[in-house]
Amino acid sequence: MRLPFTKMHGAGNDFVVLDATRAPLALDTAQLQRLGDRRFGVGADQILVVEPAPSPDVDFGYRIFNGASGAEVEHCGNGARCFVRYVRGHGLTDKASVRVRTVNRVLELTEQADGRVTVDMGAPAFEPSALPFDPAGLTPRVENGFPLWPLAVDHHGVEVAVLSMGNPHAVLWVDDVDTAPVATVGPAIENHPRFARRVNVGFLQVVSRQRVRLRVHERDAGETLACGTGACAAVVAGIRLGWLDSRVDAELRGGTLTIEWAGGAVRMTGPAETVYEGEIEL
Ligand SMILES: N[C@H](CCC[C@H](N)C(=O)O)C(=O)O
Repeated sequence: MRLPFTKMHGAGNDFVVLDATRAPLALDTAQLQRLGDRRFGVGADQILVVEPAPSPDVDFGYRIFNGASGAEVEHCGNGARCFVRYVRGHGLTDKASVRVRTVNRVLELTEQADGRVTVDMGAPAFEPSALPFDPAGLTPRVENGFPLWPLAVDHHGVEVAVLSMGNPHAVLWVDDVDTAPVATVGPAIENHPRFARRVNVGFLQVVSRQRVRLRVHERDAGETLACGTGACAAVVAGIRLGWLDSRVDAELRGGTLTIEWAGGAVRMTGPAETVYEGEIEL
């Protein structure tokens, strides 16, 4: 099958975007992995699928698959910004603001006059069962009323905040992201048995109350140049701990995202770029 696609990125987190609004796309895991493969296919951290509205309260369905595994996941923040750029650029809507339904939440995506995109990412969930995370037998250290959980990782202990943005996140703090053990501690926490559906792992450096630096080892993808839900999770954790104000610029390797949270839904603003249009024989 010849499959048209659009290659896009949000702050260096890259995507293959597919249009399933005119005809359903039934791609199997091997085909999704081929799209994600950087040598045998197109190459992307995630595959994003634009679907017709599954309910009258939204404009589109939004499905996300990790490129390496082909596994469907619950949310992709950088992808959401590219989603609205895609549907407006491909004539699927003329709205500047669209509502989309993922497997477990509704998002609102708004293209700003300066070309950046703001996403209402929905509210974070803090109960361990939302990830899921198994805290059995652990005693958290509570800071500012927010639990930090001790985990044994590679023969040393780390403390993580855990929260869901629809997808699961663990956040730990480092003095300098450039020297953070992302390549070793990242996979160790991603695959820790207390996370039954594994987890995305954020390494957060607090620069000031309005600025952080962040690296993310993503579930199923390894370290990406940016992670939108990871930036939201890390900033929300920092705000809950009393270390950050309600509007924070998060500097990731591929670009900067602005995260706002005062309780309720998280708002994320950042770039969305189209790289090229293509076709692949699957
Ligand atoms: N790897 C993530 C999905 C992509 C999230 C990230 N690319 C974003 O921008 O939020 C997971 O398995 O939950």
